[in-house]
Amino acid sequence: MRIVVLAGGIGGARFLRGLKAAEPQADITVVGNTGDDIHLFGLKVCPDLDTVMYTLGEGINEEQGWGRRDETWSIRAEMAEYGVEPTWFGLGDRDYATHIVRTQMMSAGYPLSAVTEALCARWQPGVRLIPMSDDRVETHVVVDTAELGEDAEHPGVRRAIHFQEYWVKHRASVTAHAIVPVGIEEAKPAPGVLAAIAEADVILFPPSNPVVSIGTILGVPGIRDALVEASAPVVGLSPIVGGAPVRGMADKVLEAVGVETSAVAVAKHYGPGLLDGWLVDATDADAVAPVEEAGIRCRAIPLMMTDVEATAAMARAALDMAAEVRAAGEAGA
Ligand SMILES: C[C@H](OP(=O)(O)O)C(=O)O
Repeated sequence: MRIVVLAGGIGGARFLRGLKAAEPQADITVVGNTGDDIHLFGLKVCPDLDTVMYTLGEGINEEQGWGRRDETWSIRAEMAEYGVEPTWFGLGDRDYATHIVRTQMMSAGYPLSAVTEALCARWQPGVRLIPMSDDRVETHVVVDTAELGEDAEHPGVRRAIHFQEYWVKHRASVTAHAIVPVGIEEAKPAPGVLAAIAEADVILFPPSNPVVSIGTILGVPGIRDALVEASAPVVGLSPIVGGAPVRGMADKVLEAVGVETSAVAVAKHYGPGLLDGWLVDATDADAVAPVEEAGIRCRAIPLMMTDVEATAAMARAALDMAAEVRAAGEAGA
């Protein structure tokens, strides 16, 4: 079975671990979000690609969900001694090696997709991990400068800050007025992305951030159309449970794009043109009827990724729903 998964960081990576446990023989292609990428100290950092790679390659810091296990922080301490900014983004020594190798290869002319493949040769994630695009896309967030503590005498002045500054430095505590994936209009899908979508048997949206992870991937010209045209069913799992994100602060960026923080609203945001099926948490059973009324097959099951077995059960439910969609399509054809 050929499965394509659109993934952000922690939620996507943990879901993939369950999917691999549920379908060990499957041929899985992961289209990774690169809108969270940031250039720091001259290095290109790809947080979501690395979280998928480290998680599936058994190198992740399990407690944090990001970064390397058994990490040390000598470089960060030395940089602080020099007074070098920014200090709010945590890069450990082991993690630095990944960014140095990536940056060195990119400086030598290799595209990000080739570099990612080379990094994965070490980590053996057991999936084909492709960035959504080889072109540089970096998500920015429009905020009020007064809320940043700048320019207090000029209320109403806004500027765009990098997504990581908004998310990691400010913990999404300043109002996001708009989410702007800079560079996306000119970005092309990375080699292999459109073919994987066209040839897939099943396409899954894990419980990743619908705005800044999956939403950014969908914004790369050509990817959304390929998904709509794909013969494979598209099934998603809600990242919102009981009106709140399972983890993180996705509610803040949903608000910025005018979408309510609910399993129903996120399903409608993706829409029936894109989604064939949607899984909501058992506590959101009352979401099933409105999602189905919107034209998307829906079921309520436990959606907490507490361990690999619970996550594998979610993956199996998504694959079962995809099979139902396919059977219904064949019966109707
Ligand atoms: C930004 C992040 O997205 P994810 O990596 O979970 O898709 C989150 O919502 O915590």
